[in-house]
Amino acid sequence: MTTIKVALLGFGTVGSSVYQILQSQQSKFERLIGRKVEIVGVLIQDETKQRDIADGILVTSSFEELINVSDIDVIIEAINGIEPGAGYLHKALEKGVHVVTANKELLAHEGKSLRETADTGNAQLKYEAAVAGGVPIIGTLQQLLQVNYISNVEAILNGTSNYILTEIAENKVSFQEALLTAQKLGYAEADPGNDVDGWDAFYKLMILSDLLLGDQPDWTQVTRRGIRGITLADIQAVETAGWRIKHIASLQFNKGKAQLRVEPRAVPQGHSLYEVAGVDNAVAIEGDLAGNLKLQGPGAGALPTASAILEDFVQLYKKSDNRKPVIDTTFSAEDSNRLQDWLITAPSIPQTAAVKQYWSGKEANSNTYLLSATAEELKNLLQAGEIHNFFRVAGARQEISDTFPVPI
Ligand SMILES: NC(=O)C1=CN([C@@H]2O[C@H](COP(=O)(O)OP(=O)(O)OC[C@H]3O[C@@H](n4cnc5c(N)ncnc54)[C@H](OP(=O)(O)O)[C@@H]3O)[C@@H](O)[C@H]2O)C=CC1
Ligand SMILES: N[C@@H](CC=O)C(=O)O
Repeated sequence: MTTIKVALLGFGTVGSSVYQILQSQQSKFERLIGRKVEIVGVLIQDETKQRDIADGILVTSSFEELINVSDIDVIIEAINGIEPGAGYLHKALEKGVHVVTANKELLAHEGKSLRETADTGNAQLKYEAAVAGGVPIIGTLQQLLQVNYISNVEAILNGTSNYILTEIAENKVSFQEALLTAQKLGYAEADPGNDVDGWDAFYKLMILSDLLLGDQPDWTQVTRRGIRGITLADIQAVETAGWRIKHIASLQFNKGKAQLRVEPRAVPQGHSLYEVAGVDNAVAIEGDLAGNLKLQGPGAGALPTASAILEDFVQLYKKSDNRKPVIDTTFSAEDSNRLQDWLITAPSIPQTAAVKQYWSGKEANSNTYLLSATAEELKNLLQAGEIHNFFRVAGARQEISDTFPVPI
């Protein structure tokens, strides 16, 4: 069995997370790909920094040294800015080395020419992590929505901005404080001006434009506003009127022409982006056949970004369309004697149940109770006519934590 040799460009928030997952879950990748995966080298800038990298892996600040180290099959790129990354990726693709990148600034500027180099070198260029972090929007558009004509995209594409707006609104922290926390959490760009001035969302929108329209508009014709200058007073005033401020990137058609914008917008209650909070990103798309779809999830941070990168990596070597399980699972039957949380509707408090909360109903006969009980007890109460109905409370994750399987 031949080994897939991987080189990492960058060992910061994203690169180090990819490294840790690849190193610690080797059997998972072997199972998915059918081949061993080995990290052979890591490119960094500052050779004096202490890093937790295994002996035997080349750590260098010289790309030439890295690319000549051995027959590298894949480069995973997670460094900042356009250069020197663009030059490195062209060289790799020319040599037939596949590239997985998270670098949206580089892709927005160089995506077209990198794709051409990839074609020449018969290599693949993948970039799921470059748009919306852990949200698989690129793969969805490339693979699952080809027949649909996508006429509208409205999206929250910068996790840092959404996090800052949420923190100001919910916890009344200052803009600077919220930005500092976003930086500590690994959400922000090396230059956070890219986040708060709208550039990061702009680059991501240009990548989507390339993908959906095969081209980008003249950048000077695209409205770009960031969130800098938005105050708690602004947010509260808008919320009092029943709206929220969200930083939105959009691609919409107006009289047959595509119009792209990146700006803070007032979003009404009920809008698909109204509830998107914290570091989450969301992409709402309108397909002529599928209708309105929305993908939402963490848009920045080490693990979600590494997730997108590694899903791309596995796609490079996917042999079949069958999803292979990455965990050994056993199935359990319903335990009807286990205490769980339920919402019940009933005329009065059932004698046997421990009630946690109560809402009086509009009809005298129908109150709602949140209680802890077993499924068996509730079935008996229903049969005895003491309650109208019962509903397990959704999303109680702790119910499965004790049996949650560990990855193989
Ligand atoms: N953080 C996130 O949530 C996400 C980030 N991204 C993108 O991923 C990329 C990396 O982000 P992140 O990990 O947060 O950034 P960090 O600043 O944490 O890490 C950057 C890494 O790149 C290395 N590096 C920078 N410049 C060079 C250079 N000229 N030559 C060699 N190595 C270099 C740095 O080296 P050294 O360690 O020596 O300083 C560092 O290891 C960026 O393009 C970013 O936009 C994409 C999605 C999400
Ligand atoms: N700085 C970016 C990181 C992910 O792309 C963001 O906050 O969204």
